[in-house]
Amino acid sequence: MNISNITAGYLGFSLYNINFSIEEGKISALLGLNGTGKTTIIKTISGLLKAKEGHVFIDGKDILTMNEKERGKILSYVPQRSDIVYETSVMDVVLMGVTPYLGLFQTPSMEHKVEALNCLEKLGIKELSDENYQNLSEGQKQLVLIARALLQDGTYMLLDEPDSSLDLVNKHKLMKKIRQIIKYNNKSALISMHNPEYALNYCDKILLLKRGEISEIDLEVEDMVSIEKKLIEIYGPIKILKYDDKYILYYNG
Ligand SMILES: Nc1ncnc2c1ncn2[C@@H]1O[C@H](COP(=O)(O)OP(=O)(O)OP(=O)(O)O)[C@@H](O)[C@H]1O
Repeated sequence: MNISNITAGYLGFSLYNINFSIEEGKISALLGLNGTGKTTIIKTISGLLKAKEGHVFIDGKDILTMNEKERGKILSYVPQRSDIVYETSVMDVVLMGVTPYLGLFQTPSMEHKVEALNCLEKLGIKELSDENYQNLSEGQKQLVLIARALLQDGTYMLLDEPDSSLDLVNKHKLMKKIRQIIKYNNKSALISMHNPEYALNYCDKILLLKRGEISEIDLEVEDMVSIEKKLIEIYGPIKILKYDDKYILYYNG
């Protein structure tokens, strides 16, 4: 996926000429301080926020010109916060994931329901399937929205801080699961997040957003000195260590 010269934003906030690519089979983390525009970028790529200029190309096709259903088969978007405000079951929320594949007046099949249960099981919340979605905790809601995205099965997963309400164990489980799914199915992901440690340990590439510009860290190629130097430009005095093949990052201010 090539994001080409995107200008996006709102009255009072704009990002200009954003360019980057998300490679097949790779997980890219989008990092940046509060208010720098991570959500703006993800919403624009997903088509939820109309780009003021620019294109998002996949195999030469501009996905911003596609209708919602076409785009839904390619992109699975997980919002930062749940936008569902009415009473509905967890199962029905997950089944929204098949909407791009249904014809007019067609409803989800038994097969879809079995697949929806599988997605809930992958995230360890199968037992919640009959619960009222509104009665769940924020972290549980977040996992349900991720299950919906898994069922939607887009080639590209766009996740906006998917771990923000999760406990420590679920944060790691989720990142591990996303990595497994992306690698096993040769999909791609763009995940905005705040903790660079998760980006270092679970992603292939980091996109750093600062003052409207994106710079990249290729985690498969760059050494720790180079990675640390680039992260310091965003976060200030941080230190990265490696222990047991895992990155550990601490703030040294
Ligand atoms: N609906 C909106 N209308 C107008 N301005 C908005 C709207 N949503 C966000 N903004 C502004 O756009 C800028 C970027 O916001 P955005 O949510 O993209 O940042 P972010 O990097 O995702 O932040 P955070 O890490 O805090 O979630 C902010 O200055 C914000 O005030």
